[in-house]
Parts: sequence; structure tokens; C-alpha cells
Amino acid sequence: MSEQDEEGQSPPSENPTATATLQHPAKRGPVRLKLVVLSGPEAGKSYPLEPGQYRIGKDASCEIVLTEKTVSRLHLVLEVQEDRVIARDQSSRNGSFFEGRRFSELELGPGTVVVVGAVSVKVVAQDSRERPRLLSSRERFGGLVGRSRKMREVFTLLERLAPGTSDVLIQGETGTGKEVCAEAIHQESSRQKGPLVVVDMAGIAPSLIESELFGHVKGAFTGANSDRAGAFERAHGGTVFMDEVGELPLDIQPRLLRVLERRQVKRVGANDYRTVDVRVVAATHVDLEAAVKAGKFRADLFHRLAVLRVMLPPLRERPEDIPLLVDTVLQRMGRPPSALSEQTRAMLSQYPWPGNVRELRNVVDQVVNLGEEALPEMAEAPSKQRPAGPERELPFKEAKERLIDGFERDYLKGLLERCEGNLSRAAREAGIDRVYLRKLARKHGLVDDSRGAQED
Ligand SMILES: Nc1ncnc2c1ncn2[C@@H]1O[C@H](COP(=O)(O)OP(=O)(O)OP(=O)(O)O)[C@@H](O)[C@H]1O
Repeated sequence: MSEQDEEGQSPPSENPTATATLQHPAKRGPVRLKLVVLSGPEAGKSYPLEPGQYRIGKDASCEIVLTEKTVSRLHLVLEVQEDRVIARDQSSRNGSFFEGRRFSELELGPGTVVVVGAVSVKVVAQDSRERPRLLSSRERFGGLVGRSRKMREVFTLLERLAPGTSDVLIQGETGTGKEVCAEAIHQESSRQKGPLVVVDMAGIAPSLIESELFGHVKGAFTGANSDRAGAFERAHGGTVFMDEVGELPLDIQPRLLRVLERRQVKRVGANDYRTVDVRVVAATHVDLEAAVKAGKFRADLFHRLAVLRVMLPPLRERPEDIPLLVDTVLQRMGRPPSALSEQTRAMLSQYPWPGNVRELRNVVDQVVNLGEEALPEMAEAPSKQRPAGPERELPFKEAKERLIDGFERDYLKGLLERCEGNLSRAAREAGIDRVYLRKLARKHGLVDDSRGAQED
């Protein structure tokens, strides 16, 4: 197996007939492929794919070694044939994913990105000029955590834009971490020692928004008993976070545009402008482009705000992040990972989370404090996003059992294969009691009692 650095050129093949082929619909003739690692410790490495089998895993004996901790010793096998490449997950612990969904078998073609545990790899033509964008290897940015490809793309972007001076628009559904993201941008910028002033447009009466943002002078309106600085003046030298900017009334929008363009504010009732040194980070959960089309948001303000855009993906598009988020939430609660059973974790990983990370945090909190009885409400929550599986039509208890059964079987199968059927080793690796493990394995027909299970 030859291994190249992505920065280098692929050497010409010594034996062109022995290379992997895949019919490209647009071209005649075969397309030779290679696998490029996009994230993790081996990011940038690439491997030409020739007909045959490639084992991908942490074990040094694999043809493609990925040392990242979420990768199983033997994780995925690529079967490279003359005209196609098939990827088969090897009952890996953390799964293999394509477009956010776990797969056990998948046909790969040029451009396919799959996630092995948490490591993204991409199949490209060997002579492709495209230099795949390498992803940040970090799993957190400020208070945001995630190891999915989508979140790593966000972190890559944030690494680049946070230290700059440009204003930023953060878009994402409720609970996707927009406020945490704004805090992180502030903390990673040169303004970190300055103030971060948060203004939630949805939480202020429309008549008071102007004064909140720009301040007022004494007597400007009833109740204005003294001069008051607005959010922009208070944030001088720092950052203003405008949450739910889509709620800004149309008549105030030109005034915000002026602040963005000239960095000048005029207090309500005053005649003079004051210059402010602020960075504006705005967020919205609504589609601002649609609001512009509907005449509810000024196009010029939108374009000025949207120069740099961060899109926070919904949790249902990155289920690989759920285990890490669950652990992070437990840690923030001061609880150990063992505070949740494997069954509960399996349930949490299956749920589509319409309320995103906030909902996940609340459910984990409830389950830890109230016990697993808190889960049924979760399963009853409506979701259009979730594909209807056969278990969706069953009574809750039965559906839950079936789901857990499937999870247990897959998990144990992979575990016992990795541990070559050695129950003691498997129990240690999984962190569960050996007697319980034996009981589970027997339930799923995974130990042959006539031969007696291996204990050491
Ligand atoms: N990627 C993440 N990693 C860790 N915690 C997260 C992440 N995303 C969100 N959270 C947590 O979820 C909760 C909600 O996040 P936040 O308030 O930033 O969401 P939001 O997008 O601003 O929501 P809304 O639109 O409803 O205001 C917080 O407790 C936050 O710490």
C-alpha cells in the first residue's frame, strides 16, 4: 500500500491495468480512484485504490490506518472491483456514516464522503485537480462541541473568521448553539478583553428596541428620566450580539444599517452621532432571504449583515455528534459518563432532536434526575424528519425494546469479534460486568454454550 501526501502528486501508475476502475457517467473509460483523509491525525494522506480489499481501522495491520480514537481497530472494509467500490462497516463501535446516516454497506463513487467514526474520508479520481478541503481537527470551539464533518467545517470557518474584524451572521434552528457560537467568536477575537453585550430582539418590546440599541437622552420619551447609553455604546471596544435580528422592526433597520456602515450611533432624542468601535455578530433562526422576499427585512441590511455567514447545522443532520454532546452535557452537570445506561444512550442516538442541542441537554438533565421514565415523552414528540421505521408503528414499549435489542446485538457482535470471543476482555473493553455480558451474549445467541465461552 503506497501512501502519499495530499500536497504531492500521484506518481504515474506502473501498471495501469491494475488500477481501480469506475465507470464515470460523463466520460468514456475507467476512472482511477484514491481515498483522501480529510480530518483526524492522518488528514491530508491519500491512498490509491487498486482492485482488492482495503481494511480501514486503527490496527497497524490495516492497509489504511486511522489512529483517531473513534475509529475501531477494524472499522470498514473497501472492496475495490473493476467497476465499483463497496464499503462495508465491520460492526464498528462508533459507526460509519454517509450524509449523516449510519450505513453497513455502501457503494462509493468519485466525490463520496464517508465518516469513519468521526474521521471524514473522500473518494476522488486519482487525477482530480481538486484539492480536498482539509477539516479542522478540533472537536470544540469555545463552548461548541462536535466531531461530525459538518461541525468540523463550522470550526474550520470559525477558526478563520473569529480573529478578524468583519461582522458575522449566524443562522441556525433554535437550540443549535447560535449564542454559544457568538460568545466563542468574541472570545477568540482580539476584542476578548472588551465587553460582549447581548441584545435579544425577540425579548424587547418593539417600542423600546431603538433605545436599547442606540440609547436615549433624558426626556426623549415618557420614562426616559436620565441619559442612557445603548448596547452599541456599552459594547465599545468589544462585540454586540444581536439575537433574533429578523425581529428588528422595518423602521429601525436603516438606523442599524448606518451603524454597520459608519460605526456611528445617535441616541433617541439626541442630535449628534457618536462613533463606536464594535464588532456586530447577529443571529437568526428564520430564513432572512425569505423575509427579504416577503418585504419584512431590508435587502441592503441583509447583504451588509450576511458578508460572513455561519450556518449551524441541525442535530438531526449530524447524529455522530450525539455521544460527544451527551458526555459534554453530563460533564457540565458534574456527572460521570456512567450516569446514563447504554440503553438510554442508544435511545438518545436514535432521536431526531427537533429542539436540537438545547432539547438534548434538557432530556439528559431529566433522565439523570428523574430516571428513564423521562424518555417516553421524548419518543412521543412529533417529528417529520425521522424516517418511518417499522418500530414507529408499534406501541412505545415494544418499539423501545426492539430498538434496544437491535442495538445490543450489533454492539455485542462487534465487541465479541474485536475481542475474538473472549468474554473477560470484552467485558473490560465495554466497561460492563462479565456475568451481565455473558447473559446478553447468550440472549442474542452470540456465545456457543456447548463449547463454553472463553473467559481469558
Ligand atoms: N455544539 C454545541 N456544543 C455544546 N453545547 C451546545 C452546542 N450547541 C448548543 N449547545 C447548548 O445548547 C443550549 C442552547 O444553545 P444556544 O442558546 O446557543 O442556542 P441558540 O441557537 O442560540 O437557540 P435560540 O435560537 O433558541 O436562541 C445551550 O445550553 C448550549 O450550551
